Amino acid sequence: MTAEFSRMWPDGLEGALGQLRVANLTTAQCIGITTVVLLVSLLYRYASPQIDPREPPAVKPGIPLVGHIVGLVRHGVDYFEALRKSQRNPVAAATLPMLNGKVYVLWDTPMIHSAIRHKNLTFDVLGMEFAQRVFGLTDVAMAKLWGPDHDIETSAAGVMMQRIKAAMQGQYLHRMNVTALDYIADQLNDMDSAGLKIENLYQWLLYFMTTATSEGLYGKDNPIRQDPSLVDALWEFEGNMQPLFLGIMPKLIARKAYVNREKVISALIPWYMSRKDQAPDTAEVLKVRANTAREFGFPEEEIGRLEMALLFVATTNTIPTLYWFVTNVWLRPDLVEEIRRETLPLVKLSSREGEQRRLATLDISQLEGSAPLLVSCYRESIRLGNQSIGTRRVVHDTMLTDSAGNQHLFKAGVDVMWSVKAMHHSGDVWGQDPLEFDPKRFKEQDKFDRAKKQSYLPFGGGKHLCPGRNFAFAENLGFVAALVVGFALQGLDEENVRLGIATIGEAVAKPPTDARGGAVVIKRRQGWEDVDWKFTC
Ligand code: HEM
Repeated sequence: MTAEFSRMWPDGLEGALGQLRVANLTTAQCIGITTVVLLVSLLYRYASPQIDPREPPAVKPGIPLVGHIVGLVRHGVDYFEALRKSQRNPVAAATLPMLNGKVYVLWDTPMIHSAIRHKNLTFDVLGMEFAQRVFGLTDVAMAKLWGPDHDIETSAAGVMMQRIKAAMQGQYLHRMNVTALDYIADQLNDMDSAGLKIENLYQWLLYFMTTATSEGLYGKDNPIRQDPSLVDALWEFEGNMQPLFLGIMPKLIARKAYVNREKVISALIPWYMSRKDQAPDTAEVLKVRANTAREFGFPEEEIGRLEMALLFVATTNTIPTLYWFVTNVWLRPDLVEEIRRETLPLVKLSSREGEQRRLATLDISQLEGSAPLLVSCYRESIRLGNQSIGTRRVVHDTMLTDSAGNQHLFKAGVDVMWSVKAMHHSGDVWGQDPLEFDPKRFKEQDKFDRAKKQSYLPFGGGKHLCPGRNFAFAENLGFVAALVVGFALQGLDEENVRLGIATIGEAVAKPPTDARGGAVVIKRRQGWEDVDWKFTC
């Protein structure tokens, strides 16, 4: 008899049957119920994972075996924080039993930083699993990604990830920025005196910035620009992909995501097969990934499928972030004025020989140093909107130390998670109104203490620190700076803007469908009607 059973029925089987008989049940019913209870308690005991006393303490779920899974499904990215608050004494980390496995959750900020940087904790393996399930890579393709040694460091996937870092810096980053910003400038320059009537701000930003971002990746022969219905397909896939994480029967359980994914992939496959990635204006990161795949014998016809991942990571967070940035700024007319005063000196106006229109040149590389309020609004929008769950897989048993000096054992093969939302929204760190948008929060460096620095993790860290963050910065800041100086955005109402809750797997929250900015008009500002925009880096 199990300990759980003894606790529930201290007088043993006889006592249990006796109590059930009091409830006027037949002997057969009593035996049936008792058998079920016994089976559940046996399952609970033997299916529960073994936990070493050096591992973080176990937090058992209310519903045996599946309680934490139910909690994650119900509360999404808020579950870990709810669990932390439910603990009588604060703990640095916990082990969450799930079915016959377990997951570690970290709450101690310094220990989260150790986890992010530790060489034994990696994202690569999780990334591979994600790619196979979400983008539908075949077993042959996966075998090529893993390589014969099945060692992540020497695998095609590992080498690819090491190589892309350099491919998104310096001259390569510059080329991506220029190509994407050229597209943004062309669209702004096309605007006539009547302006642009937009029915739904979020939807418009999706189209506009997905095309700009894909232009930065694919260059002028951009498959997304050639078929704008692919933008819809990409975001329909993105918004419905969660069931694909299960990796079973994708056509059946994730029909919408599946159909739209295949639509995007069927445009990318011929693009890569005809080697359009080798054109001089495609992003270096795109070339490096495709060339590494070929070097490791990855099937040519699956490169387009693998590379949907790049399009996905480049857009999924950048564009919702831009929405929060735009709405946070334009809901505050005084702030728009203040940013305009700050940014105006960075725009050089010049006349062109033989041209009636003047040229407004904005050097993006100056924004970081010379537009601190604009940059602060961007970071503050990211702080509020970014609600990711950080994740690593432990590859070798590892000890990590929490801020109180206690050591915890993290066992190989188990996933470690932490809530970035909890850190970004913590009142202990950010003060009394952590959920308020404070435009100057990131400008006032003297108030920016160590706790705030440590608790701001929108781009992850360690060897997986987001390599696309500088590209996203250039696109988002360049667009907003030009909009502030040369254009007016009219009709934005706070009734139409509300922060959503990210689902598991999303880093940046999307606005709920009834709060996507509504209808707005973008017009050239008085005195700026005869201007063409140009971005330099
Ligand atoms: C505001 C926009 C963005 C946000 C908030 C964001 C956020 C993140 C986060 C949280 C991670 C995981 C880091 C970790 O676990 O330590 C990540 C990884 C990554 N991001 Fe971004 N990202 C953004 C834009 C981009 C763009 C524009 C690109 C590409 C053009 C990109 C490419 C990647 C890649 C390739 C990785 C995987 C890195 C690795 O595992 O080594 N991201 N990003």
